[in-house]
Amino acid sequence: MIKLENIEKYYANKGLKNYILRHVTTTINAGEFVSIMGPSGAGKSTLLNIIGMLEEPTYGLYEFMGENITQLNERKRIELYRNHIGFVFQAYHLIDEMTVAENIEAPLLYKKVGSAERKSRVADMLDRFNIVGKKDLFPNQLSGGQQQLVGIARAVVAQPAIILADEPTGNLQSAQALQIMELFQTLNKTENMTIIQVTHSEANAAYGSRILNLQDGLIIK
Ligand SMILES: Nc1ncnc2c1ncn2[C@@H]1O[C@H](COP(=O)(O)OP(=O)(O)OP(=O)(O)O)[C@@H](O)[C@H]1O
Repeated sequence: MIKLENIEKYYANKGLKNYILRHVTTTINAGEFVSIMGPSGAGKSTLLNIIGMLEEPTYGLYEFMGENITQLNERKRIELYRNHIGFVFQAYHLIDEMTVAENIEAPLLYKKVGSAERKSRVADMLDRFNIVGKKDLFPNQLSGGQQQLVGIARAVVAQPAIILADEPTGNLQSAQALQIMELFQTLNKTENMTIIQVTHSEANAAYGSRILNLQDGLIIK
């Protein structure tokens, strides 16, 4: 599903190249649940953002579902992103002015899903994530764990092939973190959803099937 070959990322600073990622080569198959780990500044978020098409590598080949991403134009990349990728952020990134139901519905509007189908899918998500009672509340009326459930519901509602999560439990208490990890595991096991998460937590990584260890921009294991 994902093929990275010799991915490099650097920022030029006063004529010097400041490397963030070096020679990153790996393949991630459909149905895997991969955790990217490593010290702060190792390049984990940068790698996840490249996989999620939010950033471009400086060099290297990136193939996503058979498409050569590095050669696609912006419009095609956005289309691929909308159709296949669900992103979950540490700080939730919900839209404050929208209710829980409206936040979850938003990706379906971008995908031009019809009104009846939207309502039914949003109702299904609310039900599945046990947040029916919260549907008319705004994000600031929810706990962090509840906001992240909404964040995940929003990522999942468009039925993506892959979920990318950057420290999804970084702002949560351990009981809430456990709930989120169990949810990821269920999505992975029962719906064969591919998941890639960045985490500092060994306990979170244990929910996955493989660990990619990054150090100074290199995969070390
Ligand atoms: N726009 C930029 N310009 C210059 N350097 C950058 C830029 N964006 C990121 N970096 C640098 O890239 C390095 C890797 O950042 P990244 O966020 O990928 O690390 P990380 O492993 O996710 O770290 P953390 O665990 O602390 O979130 C950092 O040293 C950061 O300062």
